[in-house]
Amino acid sequence: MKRGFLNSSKAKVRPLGPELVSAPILAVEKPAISSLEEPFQSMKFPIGKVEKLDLPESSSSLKFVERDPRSGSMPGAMTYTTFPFGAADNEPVTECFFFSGSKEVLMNKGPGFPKPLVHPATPAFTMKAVPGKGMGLFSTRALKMGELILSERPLLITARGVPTGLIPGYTREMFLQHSLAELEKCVAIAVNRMRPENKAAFMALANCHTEDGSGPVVGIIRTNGLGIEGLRPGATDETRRYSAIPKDISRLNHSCSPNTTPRFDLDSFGYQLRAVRSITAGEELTFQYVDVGCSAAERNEALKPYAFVCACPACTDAPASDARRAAIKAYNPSVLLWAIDRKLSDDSLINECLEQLARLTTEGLEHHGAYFDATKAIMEAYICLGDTQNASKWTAKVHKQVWAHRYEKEISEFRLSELLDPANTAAYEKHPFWRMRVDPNPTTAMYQTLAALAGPNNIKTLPGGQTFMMFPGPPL
Ligand SMILES: C[S@@+](CC[C@H](N)C(=O)[O-])C[C@H]1O[C@@H](n2cnc3c(N)ncnc32)[C@H](O)[C@@H]1O
Repeated sequence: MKRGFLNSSKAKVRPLGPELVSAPILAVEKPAISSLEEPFQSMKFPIGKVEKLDLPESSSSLKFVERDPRSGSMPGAMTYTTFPFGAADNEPVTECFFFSGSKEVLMNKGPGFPKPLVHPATPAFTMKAVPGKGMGLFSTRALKMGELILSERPLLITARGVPTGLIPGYTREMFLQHSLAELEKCVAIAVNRMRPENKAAFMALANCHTEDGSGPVVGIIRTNGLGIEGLRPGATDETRRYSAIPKDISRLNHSCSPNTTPRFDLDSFGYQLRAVRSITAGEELTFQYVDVGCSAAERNEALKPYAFVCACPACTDAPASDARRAAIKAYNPSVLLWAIDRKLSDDSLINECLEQLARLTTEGLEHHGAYFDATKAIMEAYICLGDTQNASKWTAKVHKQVWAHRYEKEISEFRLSELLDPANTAAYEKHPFWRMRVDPNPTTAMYQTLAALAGPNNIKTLPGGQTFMMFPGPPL
């Protein structure tokens, strides 16, 4: 037993029952099957419909053993567990079906984990039917960019596949069907472990896979699941990502110009849904099911598994929208290159980024990483120019984008909170880009900046993902 949570008062509220651990046989010998083109270990199901086949009775390779919930994962076995461990009856819980190792990620977080969910001060959404889309969520009041709409623990977090032994004579299609059936058996157990109200909410979710080989539970997962990473340290294959099924966020319909974005907050073990631009009262809330930075044709191809054709304005006026999205994709601001290239005007980068932001706003893509990049580049350009008034204004815009992937890292690494005050020159002087554009010797300034960023080992990965390796350069 690792940490204090099992000794806490919370842990004593409910008696700890046995927990199930499934032990699929992993070390099964693989007979050669010529029609199985992809390595079966990937357990990746095609994203579209799976042909429904009547399979001969096959013996399942799954073995179930009961284990004490206070124990960690059984090596090589998959674990059913309910999180938070020993939760009180009124605390939101998530049923988990994990590969080994994930339970330990949660056990090792220590006391105080998970933090309570933070909710908006007043309710911000309601659910109602949307013609042609089933149910959907709508705002009940005006919302500002970055505002929290709802927080929730997922009903379920599950592996997307279970290791299944190959069955001699099976074709690829039969094997897929068999794998889906094995997964259905496994996840149905997790669903049956849910509290009655959670199980009812889960089973009431949309399922666009009723006609194919997915079982009822797998169909719901494939319709509503959100990819979630970070619970399997070290895994690089398909098993690194689980599917999470939240109750309310699952009711959001797709838009190629979404006005919200969900983000999983590990500290509270919950999803937070935020507005990515201003939203008026009564507007439908939407998010992107697939990457919407590409063309309408590519988006609708990727959306096929969800069994609808998107009729949002970007899809109905595809040529103009496609051109803008291609321009957005093609532009990647480089503050460093602009800062040292004195042939460029002082405002060229800022103007380019303003154009990029205009394209993103026209397309309704404020949730996109490119929006964060362009906002941050303008903030950094003003820091390069030594203009704290404008830099602080743009820092505030970066600060609003709490949903952004790199938000926390950027805020802490470059101490952006201190830059909200234009008079805090001490903080500005510590920023690696401070006055780089107005320095009399920009090349030296750039090397100094890179050296500072590179640190003692001369290698540094910037928040944007670029890696710098310092070679001996001009004397510093
Ligand atoms: C995750 S559910 C969304 C909530 C769902 N509308 C409900 O009733 O619970 C996904 C399903 O909603 C429908 N849907 C989502 N976005 C849509 C859209 N933009 N147009 C039409 N149908 C949509 C499709 O049937 C899709 O398979």
